[in-house]
Amino acid sequence: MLELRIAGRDFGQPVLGEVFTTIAPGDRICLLGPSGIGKTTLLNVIAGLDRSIPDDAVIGRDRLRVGYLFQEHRLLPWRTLNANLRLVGATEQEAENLLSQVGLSGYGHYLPDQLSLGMARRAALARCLAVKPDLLLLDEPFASLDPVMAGGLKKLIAGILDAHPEMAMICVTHDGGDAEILANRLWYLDGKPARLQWDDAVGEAGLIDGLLGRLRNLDLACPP
Ligand SMILES: Nc1ncnc2c1ncn2[C@@H]1O[C@H](COP(=O)(O)OP(=O)(O)OP(=O)(O)O)[C@@H](O)[C@H]1O
Repeated sequence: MLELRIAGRDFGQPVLGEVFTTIAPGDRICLLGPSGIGKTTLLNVIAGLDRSIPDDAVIGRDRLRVGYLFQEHRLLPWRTLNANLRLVGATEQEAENLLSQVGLSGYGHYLPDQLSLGMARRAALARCLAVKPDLLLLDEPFASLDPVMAGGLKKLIAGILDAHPEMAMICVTHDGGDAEILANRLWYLDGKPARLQWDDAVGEAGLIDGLLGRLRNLDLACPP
């Protein structure tokens, strides 16, 4: 579905090193790594937002629809939620259905700034889904949410993935425990410049514990 042949990315100093891997339909990847290592940079490259990276570094993207949930909601603040969704191609009915799917039934006429952080993030998720993505990119979707909100959003995303088995996902997180709920594959980005130190499948019970144990040993932000 997607082949990454990224030679690197620097911002005056090297940030990303070589990243060579593939992503298949149904891959659910949690991307972990220390703060500031280059996780968002990698997502931006994969999404095609980094124009300094040649197009042939991400082979297959031109055939894919990509939904990107940024750390900020990036909804147009002067448009209602319905209008934000219609802007990316949803019909009136689809916009209503999507809002209902993310628990925002009846909020279509609200402006983004009238929503709480958690609601705005769910509205942004609805906009991602409106493009019927083959690949969903989530950049720290649970950051700054209280545990109840974060748990609800995790359940919601897990349900969306279940309903779309062909959809691939890459979710940046600092919480290795998220992988237990959402992922079948773990990427661990580290080094200067940063490379994928691990690119492991998370298929069997027990393997995830082993990986999380290794992460804990590396003193990362993982649950105790
Ligand atoms: N547009 C830019 N200009 C200059 N430096 C940048 C730019 N974007 C990112 N960087 C630098 O690249 C490095 C990686 O940033 P990035 O946001 O990708 O890290 P991250 O792993 O996502 O961090 P966090 O976990 O804290 O969100 C950082 O040192 C950052 O300062």
